[in-house]
Amino acid sequence: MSFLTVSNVHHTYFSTETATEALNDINLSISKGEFVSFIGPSGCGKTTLLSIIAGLFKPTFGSVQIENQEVYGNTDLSIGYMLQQDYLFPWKTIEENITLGLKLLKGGKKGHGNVASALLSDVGLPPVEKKYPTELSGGMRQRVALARTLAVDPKILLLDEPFSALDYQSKLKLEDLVSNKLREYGKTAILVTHDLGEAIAMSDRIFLFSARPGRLHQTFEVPQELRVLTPFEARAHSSYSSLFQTIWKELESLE
Ligand SMILES: Nc1ncnc2c1ncn2[C@@H]1O[C@H](COP(=O)(O)OP(=O)(O)OP(=O)(O)O)[C@@H](O)[C@H]1O
Repeated sequence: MSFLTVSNVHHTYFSTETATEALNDINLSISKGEFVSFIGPSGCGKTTLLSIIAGLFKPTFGSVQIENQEVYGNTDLSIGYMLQQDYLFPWKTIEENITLGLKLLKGGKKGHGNVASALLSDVGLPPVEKKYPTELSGGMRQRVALARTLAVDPKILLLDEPFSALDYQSKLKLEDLVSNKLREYGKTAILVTHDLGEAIAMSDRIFLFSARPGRLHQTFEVPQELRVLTPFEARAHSSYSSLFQTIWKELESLE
């Protein structure tokens, strides 16, 4: 059964002088617990589609539903978003940053501090809850951003290039952590990335979009033998290189 359904989505950005058609008739569905990636040439509308799925704005035409509920204008759906930048509030402690969403949702009850400590250890961080974001490295801050996202128990996680600003080693570690946590929590996730290797290593399925206006060009299933591995292990598997070559050829033909 479909958990998330994107139906006939078109989107055009209008300004006083121009109309930019970003998306053309996108139809796709994602099952509960699935991890999928959106890839495609630069400017093909990946972030636009992710923003529409997040309910940040209404598409020019079409709809997005999660568990049969329209996403746009729905305040009951909790959707987690992780971006390239962590957007932690620099004037708040790590604990306050992690529990902010929780307080907004559930009120200022006591005990949120315990949630923050548990989540910090869950994402592999030492007890840094009383520190401020500027005292942490980029990799640690992205772990805090993950903890903050998981704290509100979102129905779906939308990941817009969350590893692209990190050094290579931190990126590989974070990929493993995010993949592991999302499996453990049984979360559905969509990753937008320019890194084809990352998409293959982390996903169950990959949606390849054509150049602007983005259309769904092809969908690739990641073979089961890769899905049972961590992203780091998957990169060393022979099926990884053959899928990489197949998708790369398609991607090149679209540029
Ligand atoms: N607010 C906006 N107003 C006008 N045009 C926009 C706006 N946001 C995006 N666009 C245009 O819509 C198209 C799709 O943009 P989008 O950022 O969704 O693509 P993308 O695939 O995520 O790009 P990239 O891979 O470079 O990050 C691009 O041509 C972009 O310039």
